[in-house]
Amino acid sequence: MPAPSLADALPSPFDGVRAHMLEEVMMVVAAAQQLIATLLLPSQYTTMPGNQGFVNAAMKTVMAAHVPEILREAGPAGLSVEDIAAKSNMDAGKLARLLRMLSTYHIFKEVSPDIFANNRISASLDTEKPVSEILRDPDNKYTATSGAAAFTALICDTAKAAAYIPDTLLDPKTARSQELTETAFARAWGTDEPYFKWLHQPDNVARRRTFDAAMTGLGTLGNPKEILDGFEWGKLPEGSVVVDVGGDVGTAMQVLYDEHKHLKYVVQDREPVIAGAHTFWKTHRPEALAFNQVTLQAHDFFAEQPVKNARIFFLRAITHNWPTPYVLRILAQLRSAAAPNTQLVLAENIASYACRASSAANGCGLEHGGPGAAPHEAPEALLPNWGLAHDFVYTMDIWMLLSYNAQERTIKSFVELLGQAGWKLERVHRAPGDKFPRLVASPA
Ligand SMILES: C[S@@+](CC[C@H](N)C(=O)[O-])C[C@H]1O[C@@H](n2cnc3c(N)ncnc32)[C@H](O)[C@@H]1O
Repeated sequence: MPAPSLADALPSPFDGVRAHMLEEVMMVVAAAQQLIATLLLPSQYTTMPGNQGFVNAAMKTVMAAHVPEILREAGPAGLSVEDIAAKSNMDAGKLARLLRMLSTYHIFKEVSPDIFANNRISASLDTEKPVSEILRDPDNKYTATSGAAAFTALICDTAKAAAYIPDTLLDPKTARSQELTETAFARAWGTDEPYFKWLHQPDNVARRRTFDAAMTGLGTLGNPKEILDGFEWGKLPEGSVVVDVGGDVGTAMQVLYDEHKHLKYVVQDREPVIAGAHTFWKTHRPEALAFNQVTLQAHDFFAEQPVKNARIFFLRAITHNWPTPYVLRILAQLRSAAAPNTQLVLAENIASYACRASSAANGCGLEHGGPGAAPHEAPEALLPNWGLAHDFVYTMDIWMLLSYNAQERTIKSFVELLGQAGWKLERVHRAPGDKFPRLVASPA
């Protein structure tokens, strides 16, 4: 197979097989980053995180100016920066500098002086919609797309709040806060509302729709079927009830439903989300609602849990959205509603330490989580947590911090958290490349 090219805007055949050689890819990426850190002057290397702020700002600007879409319509020969700037109402000289810096980071390609084209990476920022359609309805630019570009747009937007992390963490008034309103995000935008309330303000319509599309994009980054592994769903008795708490429209339950028809499913979320869930199931699996195999239920997970006969409470990407005192309230409601045989399955990112698991001093021991708790480490000489090849969990962690005072957790903090809410962690399942490893707990 030819090596994937950074010059073409077309997908590479490599994209199709990449998932089957994930470990080799991760090894090369981690090693490449380690070589950069080794070979640059330390003082050069430390300027790189600062530079990434500039890259981020450039990317946000060109995406807001629809440059990836303009360049798709221009084709592989590219377009002069004057023509791109005319279409996006920008200064050509300034736009050229943004595009040249991004091309230096392999995002876009300068085909000849001041002529730019998409490459494989900038093409991933493309919504694939006609520019005319985007200009007609800019609030819905990312609606009904794969969500991949929306996810990057959301990250770029979030970077503004990231700039306020030092002010927030060094101010004694907010340094130790576990409140949803005392965050870098609130400081950046001058709001005293929690993130999601702010997001639903009328002047944030475009941002909210980008967020919704980005969540779809997030789902496509990993393997949505990974939840089938790590728990023996097939061995649960006929008619066992699985409750997806904060399940959004129920995409996780759809995967389980397709595979395990002997179970009954309840998808719970906030009222407006459940309204959308009805449309989702009626469109994709109408028979599931008709035969009462799937129930959709508006429920606030801070209130008393109405399902008292659950065999499984399933939560995916929920605990990472909330500061610890709030997560304890959610888990305690589930514990109060649990029967002796109820199990809790959390599908969450797990933050590995940046040291070897054998280093007891860093608390990375099997004793904290049982089988599966040990992370799949990179071989010696590389950082055990795979460095840049696995930075997603750490960048998400800081994202959760700045938006909600929330966090991604280590196994050790999951054990403590679950213990405080009356649950005992029994086992952990994480396979290489898993997006949301599964943690299985029982009433303590
Ligand atoms: C990150 S999403 C995860 C969605 C889903 N579990 C998944 O993995 O696709 C968080 C979900 O929590 C829901 N949520 C937020 N606050 C809630 C509350 N108080 N009660 C119930 N659900 C809530 C949101 O509506 C959203 O669907």
